Amino acid sequence: MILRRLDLLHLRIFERVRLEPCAGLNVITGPNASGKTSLLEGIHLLATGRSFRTARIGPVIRRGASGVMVTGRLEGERGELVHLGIRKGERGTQARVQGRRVRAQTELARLFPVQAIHPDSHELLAGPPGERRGFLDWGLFHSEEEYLPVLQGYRRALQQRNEALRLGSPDRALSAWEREMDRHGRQLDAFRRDYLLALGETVTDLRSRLPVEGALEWQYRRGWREEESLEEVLARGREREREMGYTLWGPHRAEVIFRHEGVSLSQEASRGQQKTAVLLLRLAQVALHRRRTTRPVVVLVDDLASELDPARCAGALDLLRHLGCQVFVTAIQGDSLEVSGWEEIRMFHVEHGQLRGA
Ligand SMILES: Nc1ncnc2c1ncn2[C@@H]1O[C@H](COP(=O)(O)OP(=O)(O)OP(=O)(O)O)[C@@H](O)[C@H]1O
Repeated sequence: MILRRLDLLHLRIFERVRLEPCAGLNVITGPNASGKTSLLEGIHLLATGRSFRTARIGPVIRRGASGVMVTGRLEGERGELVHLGIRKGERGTQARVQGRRVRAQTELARLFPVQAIHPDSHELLAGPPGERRGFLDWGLFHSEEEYLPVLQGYRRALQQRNEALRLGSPDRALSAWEREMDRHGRQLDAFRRDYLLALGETVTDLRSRLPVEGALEWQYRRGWREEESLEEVLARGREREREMGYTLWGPHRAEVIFRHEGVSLSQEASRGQQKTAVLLLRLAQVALHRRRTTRPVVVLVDDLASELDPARCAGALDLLRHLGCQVFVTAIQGDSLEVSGWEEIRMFHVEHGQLRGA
């Protein structure tokens, strides 16, 4: 799907703004604090129901307004148009596709796969393990129909077991949930292993296009001991977990340890090394998504030139062009970007929350 029109209402500095992007490269320029990132934030909100800058919606809502609204028009491969929208405010979230109420985080996201690369992207490596699980979830949610129901089934059983632990329920009450967790947990583990294997091959392919030196490796930990079934681990842990009131082992505790040239990327690497590795991983996800589904991803890159040196910037844009992505990049000045080769380019300039085609 290509984003053909975006309308923002009461989003940060913007009172009301309309963007009509092209299917190729869209460059958003403007001085500091003019609203460039906020435009990307609007696209992300429409695609995922969330901002990539903050977990709370409060700061995203324009001061003095009671809510933020983003609507968009997507165009599919055969020219079909899909209207979608999201409103978030004091009365919660309402999302719509073709006028019908939907669940924002699943149905909007399913239609509109978006990847964002921004100044906090290094959190994928430096942040808590949930960031890495979210990374796997993104790739699997968008490429495997069966992944979400399995993940939801696992989460439901985990929640029920945690509740039973807190209530001090007897073994027989716990064991029913443990069997469920084991069944879904094995499937999640298999999906994640398979995804990481495919991602590894994609990273290898991309290295010829992106100038990234040194080997990027990772080690996957599934969240419970390799040599035991989850059911066994859970049964053995009951006594201790009743005291703690929650479940200590399972795929909700999975972790991926990334290393560059043997150096831990979460603990020892420089910010620059982290950013380069994240770029490679995110672009590999986009390329793998393209390979698995043949559908392109919309890619948002905030402040590309400050994230990367010119050779990597050019390599990243070239790769995105090659993958057929619709791309939105922000920059203080457009001439800092190497944009040759794109069939379609549209420039926008934003100043004090006012947008114009440049
Ligand atoms: N809730 C809000 N209500 C009104 N204005 C807001 C709100 N939140 C942020 N702003 C304003 O929006 C602007 C932030 O814009 P944004 O971060 O999108 O700028 P930018 O062009 O990406 O800047 P930079 O180049 O410095 O990263 C700032 O002027 C800020 O004061």
